[in-house]
Amino acid sequence: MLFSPPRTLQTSGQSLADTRGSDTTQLSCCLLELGQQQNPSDTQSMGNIELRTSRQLLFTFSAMLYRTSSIFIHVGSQSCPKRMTTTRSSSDRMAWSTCHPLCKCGSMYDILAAGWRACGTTGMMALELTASPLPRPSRGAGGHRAPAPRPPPSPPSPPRPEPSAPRGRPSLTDRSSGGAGGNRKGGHGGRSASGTARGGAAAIPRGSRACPGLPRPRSQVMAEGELPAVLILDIGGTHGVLEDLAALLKKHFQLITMKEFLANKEEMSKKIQSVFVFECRPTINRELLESLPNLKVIGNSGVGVDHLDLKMISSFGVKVTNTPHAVADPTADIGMALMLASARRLVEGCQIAVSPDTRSFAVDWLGVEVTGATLGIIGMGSIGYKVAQRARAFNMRILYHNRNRRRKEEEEAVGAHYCAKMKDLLQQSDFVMLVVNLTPETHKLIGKKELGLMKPTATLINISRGAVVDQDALVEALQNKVIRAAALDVTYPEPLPRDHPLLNLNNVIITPHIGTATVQAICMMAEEAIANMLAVLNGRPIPSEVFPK
Ligand SMILES: O=CC(=O)O
Repeated sequence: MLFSPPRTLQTSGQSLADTRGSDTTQLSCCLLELGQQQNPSDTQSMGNIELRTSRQLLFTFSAMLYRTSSIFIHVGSQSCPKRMTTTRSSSDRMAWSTCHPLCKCGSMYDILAAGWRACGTTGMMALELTASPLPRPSRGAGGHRAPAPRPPPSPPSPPRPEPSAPRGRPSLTDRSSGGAGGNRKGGHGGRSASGTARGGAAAIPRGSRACPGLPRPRSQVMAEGELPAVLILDIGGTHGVLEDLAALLKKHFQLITMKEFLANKEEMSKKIQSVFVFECRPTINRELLESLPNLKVIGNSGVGVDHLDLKMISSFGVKVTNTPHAVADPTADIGMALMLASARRLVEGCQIAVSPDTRSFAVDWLGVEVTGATLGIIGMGSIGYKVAQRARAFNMRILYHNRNRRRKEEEEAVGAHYCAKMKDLLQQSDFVMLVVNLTPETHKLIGKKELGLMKPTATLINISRGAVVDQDALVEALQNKVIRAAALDVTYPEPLPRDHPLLNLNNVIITPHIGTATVQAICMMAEEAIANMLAVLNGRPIPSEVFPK
């Protein structure tokens, strides 16, 4: 049963590496469309995506889409490229998804790449994605539809903690490696920022929509053939959207900068249907919302939405989306980097090594070891979990505290032990890492009392939001050696006033909120935000919607 006409993504003469990003976006769009076509009124839906070369059929992707925004994908009988996700599926079928909670291996790119490699395909070949609906599904466990004849595993009913992650500070300096697309090796997937992969033929012709076959958002505010309008603060400059990202947005949207909007409010206000929030800008306030009568969606680049008043936005009938998938790996990486740097006093060590005053290296200048130590993770969402995966490779004993306990298999996969009481985690951990969202409940979660529970040899690492820690209490604890050290990617405010006491302590490392400040991450965040905004505008299932509490 094929769609008529089948959606085809054709990339001639490109290696897979050249098609990254475009494939990812297209694949997800195809899946979403299939979901809609197959089962428009239900919460779950599914479809097949075939990956072909001009010579052979490589893969069939079976996908189930859930309103929870999980996309579960089967890839024939291939195993997960990173062997990180085993699901409840039978042994000859592995499944993994692009997102929390089952996603342990990252992105669709991993899946495509795995398929590519598994078929022994190398070099330049034509690649084709064809979308078709699955055979009529039967009801799976829990009411989820399962594709016949062999259904993918039913999704668990997992806790869905959404950890916060630092805002990514964009830096697209490495243009030599493919500009915004960069060269992300393996892992989380290096999605090219644009469908026009550098040097290669575009998977999507310039100026056309990312998803062939996807209807454009229907709206009275758009003339025939017009792209939907998105408001951004600016392009370039100190706070504007990076130019590479703007180019990516332009493939799908007509960009309107704040300046253009203010200069021609009457016309622009009617056109704007979406706002792309990059680095917390533009500020979304009541005044702006009142002046945008056709606004449908605010696509936040990044996972943390504490800068958005969700209730107020929702009262205008506007949806908010975020980008949890793009941020998870780089943020977990920065958590590990801070833990290692603090334990081994890396920053101090560098200073000693390069100081003009250094004559010899002191033998009693010592750090502590991460390997074999106990790590307490507070907030075990997708970022926290990825920290645990990494910590496992350091032979760490892993404790975690979370609103909801993870499934047993998930705990076992990383060797994590649940602490129902945060107190127990604080008392036992050598390193305590904060990976929670900033909410009224987590505001100043770690204060004097909590710091007092920690070991005097322990280190606090914060990769969530500054306000999760009572900073005055932290200063006091560090000055009085209540704890050994702190490593902070986030503070309150950012940056700290230059005379802030935290800046003068030698047992603190502070980085400038760089959890997602990688070439790859900001592109992936933009891609994710675009997919979200298009989904809203097209009236399709939204991959990552954030709801007001
Ligand atoms: O801070 C980063 C994010 O919220 O993604």
